[in-house]
Amino acid sequence: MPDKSASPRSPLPALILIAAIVVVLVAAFAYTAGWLTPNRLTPAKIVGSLAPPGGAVPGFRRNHAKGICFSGDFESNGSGAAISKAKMFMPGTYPVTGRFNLATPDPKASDAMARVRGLSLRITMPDGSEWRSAMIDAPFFPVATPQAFYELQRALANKNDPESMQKFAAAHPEIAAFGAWAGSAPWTGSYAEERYNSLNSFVFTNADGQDQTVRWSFVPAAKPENLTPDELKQKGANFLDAEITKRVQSAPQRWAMAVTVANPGDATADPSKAWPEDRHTIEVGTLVVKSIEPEPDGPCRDLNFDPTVLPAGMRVSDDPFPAARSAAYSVSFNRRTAEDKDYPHTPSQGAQQ
Ligand code: HEM
Repeated sequence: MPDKSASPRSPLPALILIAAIVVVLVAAFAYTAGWLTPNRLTPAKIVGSLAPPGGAVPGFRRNHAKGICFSGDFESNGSGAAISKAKMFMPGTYPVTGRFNLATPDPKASDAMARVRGLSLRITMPDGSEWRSAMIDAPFFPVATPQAFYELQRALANKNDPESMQKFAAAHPEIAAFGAWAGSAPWTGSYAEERYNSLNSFVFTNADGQDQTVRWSFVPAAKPENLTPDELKQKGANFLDAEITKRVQSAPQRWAMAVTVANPGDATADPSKAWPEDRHTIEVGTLVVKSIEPEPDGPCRDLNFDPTVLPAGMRVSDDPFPAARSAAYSVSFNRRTAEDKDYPHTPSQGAQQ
C-alpha cells in the first residue's frame, strides 16, 4: 500500500531547472544578438560601416557596388592537380560566371575615382561543385585584420574629427604601404589590363593528402597601357564598362591563373603583407572572358561571390578574412536582394546565394 502519510515531492527543483534553462536560452539569444557585448564586431556592423556619405544605396552591393557581368571559361592545363585535388584543376574547360567591379559602395561612382578594381569569379565543375573568388588589383590589403577594416571605415567616415585618419594610421602602420601604392601605382584604361590578387591565403590539398598554403593571382594577357592623370580626367564616368564591352566584342580576353605557395614562416594570416617575389608559383590555367553582360540583365547580379565557397581540395587557412568576408557578404546579399524593387531590374529566376 502507498504510504499516504509521506509528503508529496516538492515541484521546486523542477521549477528551478526550468527557470535555469530559460535563463540560459535568453542569455544565448542576447549574446548572439550582441546585446551583452555591444562592442563586439558583427557582420551587420561591418556592413553598416560601408555606406557612402548619403547612406547605403538600396538594391546594390554594400561594397564593390559598381560592376558589370561576364561569362566565359576556365581552361585548366592540369598543373594544378599537383597541389589540389579540386576538379577544376583536372585538364579541361569549365564554365565561368564573373563580375568586373570597383571598390566603392556607390554604384554611381566615377570610374576615375575608384582606385581599386576587382574581379569576381564562379567556376562550376561537372560534379556541381563550385569555386568562388573575389580578388582586387592591389598587391596587398590596406589592413591586417577584419577589426581594423571596420575601424578604417569608421575613421574614413568620421567628419567630426579631422585627425581621425592620422590616429588610425598611427594605430595601424601597415596602411602606409597601401597609401604609397594607391598614390603611385599607374591607372590603366581597362579591366582587361589588371592583375587581380586573392590576397587572402587558402590551403590546397592534393590527392596524396599533402597540404600547402597558397595565394593566387589572375595575370592579364593584355599589356597594361598606363593613363596619364590628364587622360584619366578626360574619361567618362563609365569608361571601364564601355571599354571592356567593346574589347570583348572584338576578341576574348585572357588571364593566367598563377598559384603561389607559401614558404614556412610567410604571413599566411595577414593579407596586408605580400610574400616575397621568389615564391614557387604554378600556372594552372587560363580564364577566358567571352561575353560581357550589363549587370541589370546579367547573370552576376544575384550571385554572392563568397570566398569561402570552395570545392574539396581547397579550404580556408588561418587567415581570418575569408570567414569575416563570408558573413559580411551574406548580410549584404540578404539586404540587397530584399530591396529588389529598388534595383533597376527584377531577375526572372529569383536570387541564388
Ligand atoms: C573584412 C573585410 C571585408 C569586408 C567586410 C568586405 C565587404 C564586402 C561586401 C559587403 C561586399 C558586397 C558583397 C555582396 O553584396 O555580394 C564586398 C564585395 C567585394 N569584395 Fe569585399 N570585403 C572585405 C575584404 C575584401 C578583400 C580582402 C578583398 C580582396 C582580396 C575583397 C574584394 C571584394 C570584391 C572583388 C567584391 C565584389 C564581389 C562581387 O562582385 O559580388 N573584399 N566586400
